[in-house]
Amino acid sequence: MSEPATVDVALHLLDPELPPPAYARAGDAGADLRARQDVELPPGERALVDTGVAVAIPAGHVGLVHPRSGLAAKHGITVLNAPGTVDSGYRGELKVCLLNTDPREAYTVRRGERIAQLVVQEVVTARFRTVAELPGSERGDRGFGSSGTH
Ligand SMILES: O=c1ccn([C@H]2C[C@H](O)[C@@H](COP(=O)(O)OP(=O)(O)OP(=O)(O)O)O2)c(=O)[nH]1
Ligand SMILES: [Mg+2]
Repeated sequence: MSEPATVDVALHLLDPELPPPAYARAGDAGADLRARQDVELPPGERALVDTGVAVAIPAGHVGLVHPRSGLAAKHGITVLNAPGTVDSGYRGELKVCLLNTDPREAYTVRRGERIAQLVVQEVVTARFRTVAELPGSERGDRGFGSSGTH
């Protein structure tokens, strides 16, 4: 089996008492991000939660802030802008916009809780080029369920 691709990511710990982002298990795609503070999320409400870390994502890569499936399935907690985009030039604190989708139950995030996961991926930069007509394709302008819904 080939070795997985890796990339070095510089990490600045703004809150050194919190464990740094880490993969929970070998083979995981996302490194868990933790909440820096307690946050109460009433039903249907959102909050921007600090993580206590800043990163320098290398050029040609992006950091994607994904929800955690356990929080989603058990408590209805998701990342509102999922997946959040962390640009390679961003040097500020990583933040997670959590949304409580549960219609009845409030959820309290605790400091140190793993609230989201950061997936680092390669990206290409598009060179946008305006043209008079786009090349043809089988799909054309059909979309939004045009192939049926079952
Ligand atoms: O879940 C997220 C999403 C973004 N960011 C940070 C890193 C990213 O590089 C920056 C800007 O994000 P984005 O481009 O999604 O936001 P915007 O509303 O377009 O803001 P801007 O005008 O600053 O690009 O905010 C986070 O910390 N967490
Ligand atoms: Mg932007």
